[in-house]
Formats: sequence, structure tokens, C-alpha cells
Amino acid sequence: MAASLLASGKSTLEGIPPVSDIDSMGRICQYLGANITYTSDSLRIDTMNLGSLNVPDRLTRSLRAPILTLGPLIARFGFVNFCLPGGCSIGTRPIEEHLRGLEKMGACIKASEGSVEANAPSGLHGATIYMQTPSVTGTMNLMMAACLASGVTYIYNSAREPEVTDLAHCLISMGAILQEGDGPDPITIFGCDKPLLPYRYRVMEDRIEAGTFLILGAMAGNPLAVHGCTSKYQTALIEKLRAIGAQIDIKKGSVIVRKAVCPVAVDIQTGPYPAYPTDLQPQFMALLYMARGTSQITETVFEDRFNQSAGLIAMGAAICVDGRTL
Ligand SMILES: CC(=O)N[C@H]1[C@@H](OP(=O)(O)OP(=O)(O)OC[C@H]2O[C@@H](n3ccc(=O)[nH]c3=O)[C@H](O)[C@@H]2O)O[C@H](CO)[C@@H](O)[C@@H]1O
Ligand SMILES: C=C(OP(=O)(O)O)C(=O)O
Repeated sequence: MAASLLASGKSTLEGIPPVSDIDSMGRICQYLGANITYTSDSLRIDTMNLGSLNVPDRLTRSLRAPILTLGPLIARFGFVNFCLPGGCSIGTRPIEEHLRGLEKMGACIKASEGSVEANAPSGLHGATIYMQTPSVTGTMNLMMAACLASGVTYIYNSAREPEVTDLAHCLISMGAILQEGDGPDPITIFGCDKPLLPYRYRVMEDRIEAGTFLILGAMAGNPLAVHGCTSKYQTALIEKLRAIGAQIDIKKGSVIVRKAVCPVAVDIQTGPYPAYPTDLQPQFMALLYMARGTSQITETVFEDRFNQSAGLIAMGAAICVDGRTL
């Protein structure tokens, strides 16, 4: 949705679920001047008449994704004033990787408590950016901004989540010239000297929702077939589900999971993709509650992501938290 702001005209995003985060992002696009139309599972965003470049607190506070309007707006219009986003309270959630990268591309950033103003009246230029932390939305913001910058941008130590690759494919469909990084190679974006085009794009599956169903299948009931689940995105989870005793069959376009009859304890450690995803850590904790023996969870991504343990303790789980390990 944020990428549609890079071009003028009607973009169509297919495969969109009716969830409130989509409505919230839609309200932000409308506030900026876009026209939004929903039809069954697709969303049309017409950005022909964007007007406002201020995103107010009442629209950003309920979710994290509005941070992604920062890169497109500064790149296309040379200005944005932005109230910091909310999102799940799982840690401090800094955004200095986003801001530092945009500054390297020539933006002048004024950050005050609760808002960020960015100026680039003469446009952005390409830069070589080394991310200290491979931030997912940080990488996405910098990729989108770099598409409209003059010259070439290299992003080293970027996030490699499948959603980053999916955004890259969407940007390429808009006319961006972009090479995905591999291993130590950076993401390389060749800034366009002509405007990007609106897209028609089908977004990838919700990897976290698919993973949540796989965990559910390992916990209860009959064999569960999760359709539209791409197994290669779930490699770290599937390895842990097998270790706990669940049976997993990988088919083309679906994954079948059979309950772990006598689940055994396993350890997990979250990390940036392809490591075990932090967004599937709370669900796995519920599964480990059923396992025989003591399991250990180490959360390396967010410093405050064990909130759900209080609920499990209230239900009788023996849980001991020691910093980022539980
Ligand atoms: C809307 C969205 O897509 N949210 C996802 C995104 O969040 P989000 O993009 O906010 O998460 P990041 O990838 O930025 O954060 C990962 C780690 O990097 C650190 N960091 C981040 C930015 C920065 O400037 N400096 C810094 O130190 C964070 O504190 C954290 O420890 O990726 C997370 C990690 O997969 C997921 O849990 C969120 O569901
Ligand atoms: C994905 C997230 O959740 P929310 O829907 O709260 O933004 C997040 O906080 O990164």
C-alpha cells in the first residue's frame, strides 16, 4: 500500500484480507489524498491527487505499518511530517536505521518527541548504506526511497524477510531497477530518472498466519492441511515442529501437519529471517506448554516479547523468565 505512493495513478493490490490494519493504512492513504476502493479481495489505490504530506498521530498510533509511508513521501515530494507509529508493544522499536539511511541519501531530518520531519527539496541521491541492524521496515523504506533517488543505492546487511523480496518484486513491476542481494551482497537499487508506474500486484501469503496454523495443527485434533502455505518460508518452524514430534508433509502449495501425540521439549531462538521468526514465538510458547520436559526460548529480536507468559502462568504453566531467555 505504501509503495503505491511512489507513483501517480491507480494501483491495484490483490490478495488483501479484510483486516483492520488494512483499513487503518487505507485511512492514511485517504488522508494523504488517495482514493481507495475495495472489491472482494483487492484494493485499488488512486494516488493521482495526493495533497497532504502530514500524517497525524490519530492515524499512526494504532499500528506499525504507517512508518512505511516515510520513504515514498520524502522521495516523491521532498517533504513529510510524520507522527511516530504505534504497533505491538514488544520493545522500544527505534527507527534510527530508517532515518540514518534517508540522511545518507540527502534528507534533512528533524526528530522531536512523537514526530519526524524530513526535507529533501532537491530530491534524494543514491548512497551506500550499511545497516547495523537488519530492520525489516527500515530496509523497505530505504528500498522505496532509493527507487526515486538519483544514482545507485547499495543497502548492506539489509533484512532478507520474504516480505522484503515481495516488495522488491512489486517495485520492479512499477519499473524500478533493483537487484536483490544475496549473502554478503547488498540490495542494489538503480534510481529511476523517469516516474514509476502504478502497479497491479498480488501480495504474498501471510507467512505468520500460515505458521500460526501449522503450530495449531501440531497441538490439536485431526491432520490439518494449510493451503497457500509456502514451505520454504517456514523452514525454521517446520524443523522445530518435527523436533517436538509433529508430522509434517510438504505438498505443492500446501503443508499438512499431524499432531505431536507425545510432544517433547525443544529449544528455540528467534532471529532475523531465515532464523526462527519472533512473530511465531508466542504461538510456539503455547505449544511448548504441552511438551514433556523443560524447553528454553531465547528472544533475540525484541527485548519485551514475553508478555504472553503471564497468561500461561495464570493457567498453570511453570515459566521462569531470565532477561531474554525463558
Ligand atoms: C509492520 C511490520 O512489518 N512489522 C514487522 C517488522 O517490524 P519492524 O520493521 O518494526 O522491526 P525491525 O525489523 O525494524 O526490528 C528488528 C530489530 O531491529 C532493531 N532496530 C530496528 C530499527 C532501527 O532503526 N534500529 C534497531 O535497532 C529493533 O529494536 C529490533 O530489535 O519486523 C519485525 C521483525 O521481523 C516483526 O516482528 C514485525 O511484525
Ligand atoms: C505487525 C505489527 O503489529 P501491528 O498490527 O500492531 O502494527 C507490528 O507491531 O510490527
